[in-house]
Amino acid sequence: MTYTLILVRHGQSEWNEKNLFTGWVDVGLTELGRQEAKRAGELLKESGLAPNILYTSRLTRAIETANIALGVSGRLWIDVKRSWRLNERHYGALQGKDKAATLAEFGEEQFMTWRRSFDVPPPEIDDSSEYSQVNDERYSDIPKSELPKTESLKLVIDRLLPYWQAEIIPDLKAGKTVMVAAHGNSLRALVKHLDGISDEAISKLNIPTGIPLVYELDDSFKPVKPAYYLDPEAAAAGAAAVAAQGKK
Ligand SMILES: O=C(O)[C@@H](CO)OP(=O)(O)O
Repeated sequence: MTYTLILVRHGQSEWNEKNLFTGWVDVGLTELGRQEAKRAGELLKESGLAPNILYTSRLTRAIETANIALGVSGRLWIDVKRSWRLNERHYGALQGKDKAATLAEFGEEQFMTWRRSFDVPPPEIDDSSEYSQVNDERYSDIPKSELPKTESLKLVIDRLLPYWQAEIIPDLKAGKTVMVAAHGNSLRALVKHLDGISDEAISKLNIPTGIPLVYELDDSFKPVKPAYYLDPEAAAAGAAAVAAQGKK
């Protein structure tokens, strides 16, 4: 018995386009982002993959991407579960900051440590920041002391894996084809776990926007073969563009 899991990073967001650190700030999709989501839906339809349940973060860009893609593939009706545990990595005090300006101010080593190191979180965001989520109603179920104010990839894994095990695996076990619409870094966290990628090697992995990544998993929920993008060429170009962010 194999289980099918489809991961999709949201299409280009308004802040991807502006080259700003985003994290938990709830920005919408650009027109290009909506087109990417539509293309994701077409790819799903062409592949014959038929998700039975959708998981999303609580961020609009992931929700909108999934809705567009499922609409195009004729499966907007499937059940949905949302969780903050699938949210983007909280980018702390960097949220709202320009990536190129941050690179220029702090230098390449610090910039890449904040973006891609495994366990070094950026400085915490202040509660008074306009980009803080401390008063955001959608997170009122998270105890105030546990609401992230910054996160490393390691901390994302710590909050995501319990959800993977308690919610997503049971749906896979029940034979459902699961689609997860989430974010660059929350998906890097899940891919690291699934593919057993080392803390060092994960720094080089980037997830492109809007291209479904398909896993076939065995009984221990590990891949039976390498995961594949439904459009591998576009995925390679998209991942390279993410890696180069801030440097243009
Ligand atoms: O800003 C962010 O939240 C993320 C994803 O867009 O950026 P990065 O790829 O730099 O981790």
